[in-house]
Amino acid sequence: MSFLSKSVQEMSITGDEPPPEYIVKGCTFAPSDLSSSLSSSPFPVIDISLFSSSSAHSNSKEEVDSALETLRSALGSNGCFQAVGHGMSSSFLDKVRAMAIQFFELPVEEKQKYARAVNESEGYGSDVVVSANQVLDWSHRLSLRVFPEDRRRNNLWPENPNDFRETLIEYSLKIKSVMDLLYKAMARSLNVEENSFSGQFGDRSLMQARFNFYPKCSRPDLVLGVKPHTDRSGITVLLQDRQVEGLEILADNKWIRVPVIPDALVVNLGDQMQIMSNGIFRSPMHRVVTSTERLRISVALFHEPEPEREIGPVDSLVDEQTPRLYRNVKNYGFINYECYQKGIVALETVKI
Ligand SMILES: O=C(O)CCC(=O)C(=O)O
Ligand SMILES: [Fe+2]
Repeated sequence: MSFLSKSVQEMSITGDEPPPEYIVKGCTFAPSDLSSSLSSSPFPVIDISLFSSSSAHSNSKEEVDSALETLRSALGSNGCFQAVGHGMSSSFLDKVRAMAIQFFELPVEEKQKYARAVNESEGYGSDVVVSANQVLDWSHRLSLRVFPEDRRRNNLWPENPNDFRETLIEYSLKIKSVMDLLYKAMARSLNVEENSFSGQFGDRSLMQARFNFYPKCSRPDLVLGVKPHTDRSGITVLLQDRQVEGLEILADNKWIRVPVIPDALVVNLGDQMQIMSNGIFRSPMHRVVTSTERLRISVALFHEPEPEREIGPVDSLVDEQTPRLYRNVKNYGFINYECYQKGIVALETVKI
């Protein structure tokens, strides 16, 4: 690999042609066609307030059952839906987005104070370079562990913007309660014990925040903001840019754009919930495309079980007709990371 002398952000400003390291060459587990299909969005919008016990009296059983059925069918097909009724105001979501933009717009020297060390996943930086023939993502990221609290790397948390810390913690706590509600609803939608999924995460489950910044790109036909991947998480909640689309999900072997709904949260199922649901719920393959016109930001929160805990398919989802698909695993995050670097689909390696 040649020495990467310019950052993605710098190349974006000068309008450089992307260097060969960024040119997508195709991948073994997903179509490499860079154009997306225009099919109408197969990702439903679900009012998740219907799942909360405090609203149980005001909603009819039919409404709740129909929302549970939409949830089950969305997660059982493309593994993605857009959540409204989450209780966060439009202005609060904009504050989270603004915080991301303010950070990425800081001078390089300031952002470098939070630089990700080689071989580490937390901090500010570009794609992790692990091999010479790797295709690089057209993005910059800031990754931070938010929970457990005693695992925060405080020296990597930006001091500027000055409300960064309190806003990220407030946002993460709210998203954590959304996730807890969703794990219960997912269990109800499959008629299994309500804590079948949430009970597997443990008291010290991990919450990782990733702020993604995709500068404008002169050749969206040649590069990707993020290469095709599935998330290693249990679930991922993604706050998309208020205006600029870019996230695409592989559905029926076609790349489908996830539309921007400014106040909705995109919920993506991750590999570990595919394992726990014994393959009933699907962890979608997804990627991010770039744009010549507009930069894009997104904020992803990934929730995953305590690494030392063993997770596995919920017992009551296994029977003679539906045999167990996955073995029990610990530290799946690590397995997923290693496989991704080798171009292997991690879930395949934990199949029975
Ligand atoms: O930016 C996005 O829309 C998605 C990013 C993503 O897939 C990720 O960070 O895992
Ligand atoms: Fe992702």
